[in-house]
Amino acid sequence: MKNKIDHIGIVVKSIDDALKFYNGLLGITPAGEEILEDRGLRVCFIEIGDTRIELLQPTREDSEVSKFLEKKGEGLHHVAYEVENVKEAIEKAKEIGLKPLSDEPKPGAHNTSVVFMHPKTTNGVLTELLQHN
Ligand SMILES: CC[C@H](C(=O)O)C(=O)SCCNC(=O)CCNC(=O)[C@H](O)C(C)(C)COP(=O)(O)OP(=O)(O)OC[C@H]1O[C@@H](n2cnc3c(N)ncnc32)[C@H](O)[C@@H]1OP(=O)(O)O
Ligand SMILES: [Co+2]
Repeated sequence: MKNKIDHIGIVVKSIDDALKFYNGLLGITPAGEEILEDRGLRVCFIEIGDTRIELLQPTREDSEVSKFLEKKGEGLHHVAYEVENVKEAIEKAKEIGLKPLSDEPKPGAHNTSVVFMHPKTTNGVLTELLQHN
């Protein structure tokens, strides 16, 4: 398994507003945006050195981050680790008592296959494992 943080997910109300900090102050040009219709998300990646910040903005009320935004407000949402084989990682996770949120990987942003691990089984941190396709 690779040992690299691929990205850190941060939930924001507005990507445009958040870019005032990342672009306006830090001078970082966003690496690209994507709409994930199934998940109800607008996603923007900010490349910083060898890793990335993933800004997540809901596009509808029942998006995957709406409950989080309502309960906790904007902030750190998940940490994503790159793995070589996400299917193998799901099986290994089950073996060691973690709780993948799906039995099969699902499409992520920028041509990836991903699985999330329930935060209650990963030390309170929502954890994404991803494979670049
Ligand atoms: C893949 C596309 C893109 C990419 O990188 O390519 C993304 O990253 S999309 C990111 C958004 N998508 C997801 O987060 C999908 C996976 N998440 C889920 O399925 C849910 O959000 C889940 C299961 C983590 C929580 O959903 P649930 O409906 O159960 O919400 P609750 O509010 O009832 O939470 C239960 C319990 O978990 C705690 N919690 C929830 N979210 C987080 C979090 N982000 N970090 C840490 N802990 C979290 C919440 O506080 C509750 O704890 P409790 O003690 O019971 O209050
Ligand atoms: Co992510």
